[in-house]
Amino acid sequence: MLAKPDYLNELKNTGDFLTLSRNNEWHLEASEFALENGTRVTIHDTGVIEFQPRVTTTKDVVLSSAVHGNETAPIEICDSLIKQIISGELELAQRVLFIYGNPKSINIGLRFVEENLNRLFNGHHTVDGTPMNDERVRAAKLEQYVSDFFDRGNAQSARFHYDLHTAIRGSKNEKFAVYPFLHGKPWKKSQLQFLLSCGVNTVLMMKSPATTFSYYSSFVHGADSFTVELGQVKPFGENDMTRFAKTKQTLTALISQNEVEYPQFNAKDFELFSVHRTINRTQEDFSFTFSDDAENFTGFAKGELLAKDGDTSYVADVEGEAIIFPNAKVALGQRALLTVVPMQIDSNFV
Ligand SMILES: O=C(O)CCC(=O)N[C@@H](CCC(=O)O)C(=O)O
Ligand SMILES: [Zn+2]
Repeated sequence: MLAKPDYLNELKNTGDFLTLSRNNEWHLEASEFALENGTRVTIHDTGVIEFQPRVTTTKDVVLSSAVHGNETAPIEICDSLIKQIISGELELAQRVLFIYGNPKSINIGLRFVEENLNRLFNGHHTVDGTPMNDERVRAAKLEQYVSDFFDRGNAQSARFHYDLHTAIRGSKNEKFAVYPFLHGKPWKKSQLQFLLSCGVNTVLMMKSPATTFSYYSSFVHGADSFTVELGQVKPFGENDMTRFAKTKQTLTALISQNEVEYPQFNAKDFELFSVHRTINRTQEDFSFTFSDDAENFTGFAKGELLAKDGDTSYVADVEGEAIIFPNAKVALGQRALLTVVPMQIDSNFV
């Protein structure tokens, strides 16, 4: 039996788990209670809240936001869903774990505090000879919460994790998802249909393991898992929430219905890209040739210079090689740029 901490009455009345998490940046006493409709609510920690409906469920769904604290639109979507669930307005049919990844970084309005949380998953939080910090400790705990959540689900339940982000730059394709490397397993058309229903018609297929939250859930727990980029970073209050309506509706249907029907798959509805290469920053002297407002998915002609890393020049080596997530200010050793090339649906999709 968990303790009944002081915050519980207010949480039951307001449903405001976001403010509670922001007021307790790195730790919150665990607790639990039941809603009138029988759903069990478990607060595991700051930013980590689980809902278990009374009915038999078939899906275990993790919805994370604020892995980067300044990416506010996904936080607003999750805040609204959590409030609707706690008030009883939205009745769940599936188990859901909501995660605000880095509450302190929300408060300071920055991507991270000391270190990019989304480079610390899949065990990278704990490395011999590297001192722990708050983000490393948080990454280790988040992995454990996700593990425990999936472990406690029905053995037959399908597992999902949508890690919701917004991108630093504008994007030619406003919404897009990163499909983590599946180690040869096929990509799922049903997941593309889910993403399309969210308003996401563009998907990037990764070709190697990563240290991201979505790769962790995919690789370790076999979840259908994605990093989903829903637009461009904006401060709280500046998001046009109408641009996220389809995403919110689709997530609502996912967690409140037994089965969701999506339209029939049609390859023409999608723009798919395969990751061509990852360029890491290894030198202090690192720069791009394109401007700070060049958008994601901008393509370059074969032979054009893309970036300089000390004495190394990176030149587009295929026609139309397009840039994703360029960031010249990342820590040394980290990804400064992904490049992608278009791909077609092939036999590796089921
Ligand atoms: O716009 C940017 O430069 C970064 C947006 C962002 O946070 N993207 C994620 C992608 C994670 C993945 O590759 O699955 C990140 O960089 O962590
Ligand atoms: Zn992000």
